[in-house]
Amino acid sequence: MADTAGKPIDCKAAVAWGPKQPLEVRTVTVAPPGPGEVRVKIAATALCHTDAYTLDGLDPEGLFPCILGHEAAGIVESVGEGVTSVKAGDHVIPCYQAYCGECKFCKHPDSNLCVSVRAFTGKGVMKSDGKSRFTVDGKPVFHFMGTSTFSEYTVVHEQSVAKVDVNAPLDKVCLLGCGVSTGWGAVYNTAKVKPGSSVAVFGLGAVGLAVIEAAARAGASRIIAIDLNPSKFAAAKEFGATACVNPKDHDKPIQQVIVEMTEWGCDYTFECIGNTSVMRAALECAHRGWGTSVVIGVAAAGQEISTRPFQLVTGRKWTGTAFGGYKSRVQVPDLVNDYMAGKTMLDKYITHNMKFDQINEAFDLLHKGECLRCVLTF
Ligand SMILES: NC(=O)C1=CN([C@@H]2O[C@H](COP(=O)(O)OP(=O)(O)OC[C@H]3O[C@@H](n4cnc5c(N)ncnc54)[C@H](O)[C@@H]3O)[C@@H](O)[C@H]2O)C=CC1
Ligand SMILES: N[C@@H](CCC(=O)N[C@@H](CSC=O)C(=O)NCC(=O)O)C(=O)O
Repeated sequence: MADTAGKPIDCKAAVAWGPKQPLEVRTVTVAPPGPGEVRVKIAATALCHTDAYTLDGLDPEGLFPCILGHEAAGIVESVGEGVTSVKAGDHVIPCYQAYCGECKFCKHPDSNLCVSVRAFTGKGVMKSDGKSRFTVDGKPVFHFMGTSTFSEYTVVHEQSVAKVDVNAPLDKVCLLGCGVSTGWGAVYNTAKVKPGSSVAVFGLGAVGLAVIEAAARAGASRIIAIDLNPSKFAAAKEFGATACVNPKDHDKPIQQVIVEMTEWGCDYTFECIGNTSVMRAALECAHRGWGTSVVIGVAAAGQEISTRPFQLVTGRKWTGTAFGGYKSRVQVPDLVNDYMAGKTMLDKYITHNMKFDQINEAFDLLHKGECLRCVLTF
């Protein structure tokens, strides 16, 4: 039992005071975990585009002031009343996609959309009392996605924390909390890519590259990587792309380019950007008759997708994925074990390692497109 158990902890955190404002690294007070909650000492946290999207004020659930961050790994400092699945000292990955094992969605074999705490994580508070565990100068600061990993300590629901191998390097497996897992799961769980099939991947950030890695591992015979930034193509080929296309090099819609390259389109297409026009393009270059298009990208609040109904009438399927369809607390440990067994390329997604105090510089790198994943340590 940590000697801090049951007591508030003053620690370093990056506070998002408002949309488009730089994060302020400062002292935050983290209250002890309540019933059904776990306080985690964060060892490493990475930045995902979704953090940037929320900081830009594009997330309808983005509440300020808050502590962002949802891709991390750490060690349990203490647990609240009734917690049985983890204990102090356990190595864990916070999971923004919770898993209770009891709700209708957890019990359904084809869904990971647990609802046990979702109504509360969307409001930046904890389920047991509807309050935040973070305060700055006595004033509450909202949680984010039920994880808030841009802090030396955070408090999460028990449903939102996966226990992982104590020997796993936390500054590497932190990536499994979001983007890379999502790309892999979109291929394996959502699309169920078959050997010999054709795939198109729009957007070559960490998520898109993870789709490519998984599609190659699933035996896809053609993997077309699409991005506006040609500097992304070398990595795409390293991860398994068989062709790279820059829409800027063509004077026709990108979906027409892909259909002409593949005769009728690709068996599977993936949008890994968050751009509703690209989502349409990805659907419309899915193969006539049977193509499946998977939306992974997160679009800004209020944005909608559209296409001609004829695209669906002629057999294309349009779907999406949250966290790659992984049932988090059950399957994240397996992803860690796969990494430990050398089965995945996780290290290659880490392009920068920086100190936590450099978090605003890390966001600049993400915005410049010079970074796949930047891992921050304290
Ligand atoms: N559904 C889910 O569970 C998850 C969704 N996401 C979302 O996935 C998306 C990708 O995340 P990251 O890889 O971290 O983003 P990123 O910003 O690192 O990568 C996006 C890539 O798309 C490219 N791009 C931008 N506009 C384009 C266009 N019009 N055509 C072609 N390429 C274009 C950029 O050059 C960049 O390489 C984001 O929207 C993020 O919020 C991320 C994690 C989980
Ligand atoms: N709060 C946003 C939701 C944006 C979104 O789609 N989030 C993804 C994860 S993105 C991680 O980097 C997701 O899995 N959503 C499922 C969920 O339950 O939020 C909005 O309201 O649009």
